[in-house]
Amino acid sequence: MSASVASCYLGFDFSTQQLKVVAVDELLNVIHQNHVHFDSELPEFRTKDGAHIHSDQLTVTSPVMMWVKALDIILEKMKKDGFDFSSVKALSGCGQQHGSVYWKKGACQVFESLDPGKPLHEHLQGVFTVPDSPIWMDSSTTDQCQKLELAMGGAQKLSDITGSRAYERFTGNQIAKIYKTYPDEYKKTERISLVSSFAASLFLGKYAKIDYSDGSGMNLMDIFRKQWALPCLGLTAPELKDKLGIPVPSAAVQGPISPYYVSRYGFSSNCKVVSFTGDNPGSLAGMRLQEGDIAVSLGTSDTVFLWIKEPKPANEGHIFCNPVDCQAYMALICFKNGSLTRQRVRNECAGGSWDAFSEALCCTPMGNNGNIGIHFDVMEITPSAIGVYRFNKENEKVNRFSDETEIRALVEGQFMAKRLHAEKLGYKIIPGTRVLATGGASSNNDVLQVLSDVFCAPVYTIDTTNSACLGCAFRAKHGIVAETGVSFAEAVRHAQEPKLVAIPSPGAEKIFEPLLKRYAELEKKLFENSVSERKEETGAK
Ligand SMILES: Nc1ncnc2c1ncn2[C@@H]1O[C@H](COP(=O)(O)OP(=O)(O)O)[C@@H](O)[C@H]1O
Ligand SMILES: O=C(CO)[C@@H](O)[C@H](O)COP(=O)(O)O
Repeated sequence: MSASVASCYLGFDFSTQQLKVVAVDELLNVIHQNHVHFDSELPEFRTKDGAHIHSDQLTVTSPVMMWVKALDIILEKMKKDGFDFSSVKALSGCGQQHGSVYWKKGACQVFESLDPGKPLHEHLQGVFTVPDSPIWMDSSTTDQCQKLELAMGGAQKLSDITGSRAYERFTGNQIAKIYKTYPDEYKKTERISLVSSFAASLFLGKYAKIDYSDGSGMNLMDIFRKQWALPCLGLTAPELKDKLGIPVPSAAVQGPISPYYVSRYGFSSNCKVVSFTGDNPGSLAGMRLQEGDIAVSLGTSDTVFLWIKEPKPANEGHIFCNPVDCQAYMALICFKNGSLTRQRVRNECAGGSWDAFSEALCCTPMGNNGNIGIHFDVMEITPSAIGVYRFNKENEKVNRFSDETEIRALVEGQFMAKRLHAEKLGYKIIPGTRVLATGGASSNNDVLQVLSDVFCAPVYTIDTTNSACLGCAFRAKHGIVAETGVSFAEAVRHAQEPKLVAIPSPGAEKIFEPLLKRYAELEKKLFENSVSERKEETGAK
């Protein structure tokens, strides 16, 4: 239920497994939360964890109508809970990054005649040229990536402009594949949105513009000039500039809410829609990340991100425009084998119970007696390798561990990878370092204790695991004053400070220093083997 307030702000998150919403009052206290879980509440779309994995095991999509229907459902749930839509001054939101939505020519006109008596999904049948949107879990565009890097003069050259070398899930490479596979549908497309700008469009009743921060995850934008990199557009697909629209600041007000929501739900016609952004940029805002902090998000994907002032794009990781400060940037590393791998091991080794999973972490020693696990159930992003590998303290490969050892090996391995790759990006853990944890698995304090031990640093969380939603509610509040020069930090100064939840156990540093070195060597070998196996498969030299 929600308390009645004079004014409030909404933040939505169209993430991989669910749609979530948070409302905050003027003092940034959370007054309402809700969610729609795709697999269980929209079973007609037959998704598993919010997505469809295709038979090639590389193509991964989500039905775009599932997201539209989820919006109908969440707003109905809020109405049922007595949420007062008339008090919403502004709303914003975010979406899983990199996913793309393809609108048919004329789709925009449908928005002009929405009947408030009908749910949105009834109006939007048939307005998408590609009903199954490629999402971030897709890794089927290696060809497109290789072509883009080659034509741009190499991976580093592409990274110097767009902030990242070519990545399979990045939207430009996905668009290039859509153009090649479905040329007719591409031709019939008048607008291509990211999941974030698609969601904003639903509220605006017109095409929303892509914001700088989420636009950085496309391999198409010059992150320094904050405009499309025309050579990249040209190499991707024809007439792309028109289909993408102009990118805008993440704090920009994109317009008032569509009259449809005013009539159907009682929103004020003055309610502003602030640019939607990516879910990781949304989390950066929600945790009010400061320079020197490191954020670890444990959602469907695991990500690590940092606030940076002087970006140095490299061959690993990504540089995105910062969502709350146009002068700054954020660095991000993404790991595909996050919560879904933890869930798989929980089901196999802990009878499907998080409590039993936690129990295993508590009854095994830090450092796991030298046993190390590397769990890449699906082709990992960082590094690009696949398979499950177990090593004893002599670095010998073993086939299996006991259930408890397996659980600790998984969690320690995942966190050692995060520390290792963050340090490769130049991050240093120094006295005063705060690790800010968020995402579904950050509700598990035993998991966070391992995080603290591996990083040898204190771990903090905020009250909600939905930092992306919260951050977007904060961004909504900031958005309406941003043009007058008010900084994000100033606009959210009343927000609660993160709370300390774990400190490193005595002796953690001594145990993890040598283990981290071993993990780095083992992972490097796996990566090298994976590269040579792929070369053999493709017959490349
Ligand atoms: N107690 C727990 N311990 C560990 N992981 C958990 C726990 N509760 C939920 N999770 C994980 O959280 C994940 C969902 O996280 P969330 O951040 O909501 O994902 P997304 O935003 O990508 O949809 C689930 O897949 C689940 O594995
Ligand atoms: O690909 C990335 C970031 O580059 C992912 O982090 C997606 O943005 C999905 O986010 P979650 O649903 O796992 O939060």
